[in-house]
Amino acid sequence: MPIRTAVPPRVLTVAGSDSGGGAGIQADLKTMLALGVHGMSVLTAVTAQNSLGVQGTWELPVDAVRAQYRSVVDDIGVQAVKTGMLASAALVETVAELLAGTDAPVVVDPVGVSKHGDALLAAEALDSVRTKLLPVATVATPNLDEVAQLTGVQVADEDGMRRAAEEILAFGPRWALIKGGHLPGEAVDLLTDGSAEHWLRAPRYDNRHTHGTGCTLASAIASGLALGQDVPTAVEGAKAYVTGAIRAGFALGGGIGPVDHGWRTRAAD
Ligand SMILES: Nc1ncnc2c1ncn2[C@@H]1O[C@H](COP(=O)(O)OP(=O)(O)O)[C@@H](O)[C@H]1O
Ligand SMILES: Cc1ncc(COP(=O)(O)OP(=O)(O)O)c(N)n1
Repeated sequence: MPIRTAVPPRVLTVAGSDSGGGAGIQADLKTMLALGVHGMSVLTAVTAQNSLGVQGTWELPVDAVRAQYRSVVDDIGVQAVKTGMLASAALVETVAELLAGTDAPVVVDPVGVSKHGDALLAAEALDSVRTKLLPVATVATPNLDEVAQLTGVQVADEDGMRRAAEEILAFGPRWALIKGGHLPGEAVDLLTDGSAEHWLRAPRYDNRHTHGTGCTLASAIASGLALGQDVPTAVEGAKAYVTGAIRAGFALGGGIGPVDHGWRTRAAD
């Protein structure tokens, strides 16, 4: 076999570790592998986490985050970046400052709280997310709880998602993807840049094992962007990928199991 010379696009996740492997850095890197890009990581925090919740959180020092970022970007280079759990105002501001200097598209998942209700971002960091991080985002991907935290808008229907998108766009990202995963009925998301509106619809799978949906979707969008897709195309591909992963999510431990990042390569049962 000849030695390979072409290299895959490189995608960087700046996020926290989920020891259970369903969300965070672990979900991001699995998604990137599944979608054909080279995944790299800047770790912001370590969580002791499993299917039952988060048992502990430890933030990394800002210097450690800065050093990881410089190591990756200055030598290897990135075609897209995704951010996830940033834990504190100091980390949010450090990451925003680093990303202000990149030409690569940036997908910001403004992670606030885990599915079990564990805080993954300090309350006093919300303002830094609004004023420092969202302005450097190409795409921001809040779920409805994050919309409420960031804007005060309580979304109950598709009109509410429109209002939420306007409020999120006012903070400065080029695109807002409002995830309607927490509403009943079809799994509907709204992508908009303030002029074009793209509604993404998928069947809702009545599967309890949905740990990691948001991380997976945001990483899949970043992977599509790194592969050269435009934002609507990358989001459409990411929605198809996360929908399949949710459908195939499996039981692990005694609580909420992970989505299946390998669903496209695993033989059907
Ligand atoms: N049960 C489900 N079936 C199908 N799609 C879902 C389901 N739950 C969430 N989704 C989709 O998963 C993606 C992530 O959304 P969501 O779960 O709201 O994010 P988060 O993990 O940040 O809370 C969205 O595209 C949403 O529509
Ligand atoms: C370390 C870490 N980062 C992010 C999350 C939240 O992930 P998400 O994809 O939103 O999944 P759920 O927590 O909602 O299942 C996390 N739990 N841990």
